Amino acid sequence: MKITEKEVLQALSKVQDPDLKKDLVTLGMIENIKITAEELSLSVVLTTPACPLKEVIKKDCLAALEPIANGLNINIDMTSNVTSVRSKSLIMPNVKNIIAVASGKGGVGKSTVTANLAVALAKTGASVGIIDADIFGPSIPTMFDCEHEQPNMVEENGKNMLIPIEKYGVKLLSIGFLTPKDNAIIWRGPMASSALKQFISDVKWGELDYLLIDLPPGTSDIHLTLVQSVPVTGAVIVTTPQKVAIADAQKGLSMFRQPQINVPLLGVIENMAYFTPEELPENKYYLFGQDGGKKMAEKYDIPFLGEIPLVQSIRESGDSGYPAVMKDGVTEEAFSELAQNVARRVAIRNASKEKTKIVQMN
Ligand SMILES: Nc1ncnc2c1ncn2[C@@H]1O[C@H](COP(=O)(O)OP(=O)(O)OP(=O)(O)O)[C@@H](O)[C@H]1O
Repeated sequence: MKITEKEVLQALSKVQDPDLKKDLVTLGMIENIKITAEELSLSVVLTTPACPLKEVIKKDCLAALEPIANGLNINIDMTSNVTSVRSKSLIMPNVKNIIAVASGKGGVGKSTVTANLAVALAKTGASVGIIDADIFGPSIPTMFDCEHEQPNMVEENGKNMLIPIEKYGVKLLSIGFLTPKDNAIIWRGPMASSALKQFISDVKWGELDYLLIDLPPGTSDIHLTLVQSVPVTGAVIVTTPQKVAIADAQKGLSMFRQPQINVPLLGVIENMAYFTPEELPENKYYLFGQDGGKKMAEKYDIPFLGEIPLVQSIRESGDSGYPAVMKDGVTEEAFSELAQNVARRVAIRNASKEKTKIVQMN
């Protein structure tokens, strides 16, 4: 006897998304059910193309459908539609998730992590952008080998709009594009804040699943401008395991937790977790101490998103403008896993359905 769509949905209502802890039917993840004489086909729409549980969910669906399929071929198409809980807004209306990348101390590798995380997410098929708001050292143009480029402008509804530079599948705007090369500008708070506001409101970002904001180290006006200008989906904190870096990272973390700011913390990333020579990846040397970031995440009860080793080629790739994640090897694996964890945390955060908010300050 031919099976019905209702029976298919009934069977799939027993399959849970392990992260979101609800069944796929309740989550609205099942689409395009087609039943022919030979085949049962359907799509599972995941919350991110970077979903680390893709294979597990597919296997669970097959196991649930096989007993009712009456020998039909089962064809499951795993697709994705990145979730968002932004309210409809005139500011960056098609940007689904805004992720602040912050650190306490300078030089811990926040920009390196931002660049590689963005490329890793783009490699999964997500649409990704970066705003480099690090006024003290805007290094994104160097890391993407576009120091000499200038964003174009178009007029739209009588307003000049910037077009981001696109490199390695990532849309970019940097405060570095606004400063004359080899000519240091001392950014004053209000100047930097107004540049960031321009990047938020006067740019044709188009559709983006994830927009990463590379913030200056520490806490500053820029952080306040960001949370007051756009609803931030969540923040990630980059730190090295070293005691002094952790102490500063905790201050950064506390800022996002302040009741009047209240930006959800997606998690902690431990960069330079250990040194490893690329030819001997099993040798690990804990130059800056061990597990500092992991312990901090435990202490503050926030997710630990992953550790990135200190590898010579990460530094070289940053300097040559070709992010390390684009080459196979230990660093590619580490950054890809990190991207999956960040995307997963965004999906879990969005499933809580609490809307992102612009922060109002008195
Ligand atoms: N995992 C790593 N392995 C090797 N080198 C790294 C790693 N992470 C960062 N670096 C190098 O460390 C230096 C500082 O990194 P980066 O500029 O990303 O830090 P930052 O925290 O963004 O600094 P800033 O304080 O200027 O914002 C760079 O030369 C970079 O190439």
